[in-house]
Amino acid sequence: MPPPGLSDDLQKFNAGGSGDWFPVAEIRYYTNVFIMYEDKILLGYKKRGLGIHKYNGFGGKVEPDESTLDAALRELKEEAGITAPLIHAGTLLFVVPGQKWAHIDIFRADEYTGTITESDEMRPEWFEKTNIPFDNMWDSDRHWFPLLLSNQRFSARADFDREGEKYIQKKWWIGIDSKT
Ligand SMILES: Nc1nc2c([nH]c(=O)n2[C@H]2C[C@H](O)[C@@H](COP(=O)(O)OP(=O)(O)OP(=O)(O)O)O2)c(=O)[nH]1
Repeated sequence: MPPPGLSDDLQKFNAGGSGDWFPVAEIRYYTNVFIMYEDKILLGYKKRGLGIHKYNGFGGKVEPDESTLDAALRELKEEAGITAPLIHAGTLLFVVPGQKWAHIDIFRADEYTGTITESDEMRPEWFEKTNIPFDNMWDSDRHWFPLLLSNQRFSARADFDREGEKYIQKKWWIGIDSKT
């Protein structure tokens, strides 16, 4: 059975960790965008804020009165200087006790327009799809990336404990969206 927060009709892909799922909290919406080109994927090295010094897709908070897609396009432009025909790839519930749940809509694109440009927040860098820097990314990403790379829509939940500035993964569950 998928954990609270995910729909019931997911086909389990993988899961792990231990203990109970953290309690339900209010939800805040975020976006995350991955650009692929031939055998490469564009990641950003985060220079400030949540996830500093990790590689991630480009994204951030969805502002009030903005659609998730518009937010994803805005953040891609602000953080990497480009635009792209985005496809919804999956969702990730990022749960930390005592904080709002982050519902992250993840998008992908296989092409882009514009000139990739470093911003105050992100330093863009291409990686071979076979050499993704998982040791320097959010811990749960390695578990759903195979689905992102193989174009299978997914829903995931990852619970983290926070110790100071460190986030320690406690438990995760990843499912393939059977409606796609
Ligand atoms: N890949 C991945 N991304 C995550 C995880 N957790 C998490 O918050 N993110 C993403 C969602 C957002 O894209 C980003 C956090 O957004 P942010 O704090 O940079 O938001 P923002 O750009 O609006 O920030 P700001 O302008 O207010 O400083 O990190 C995770 O476990 N894996």
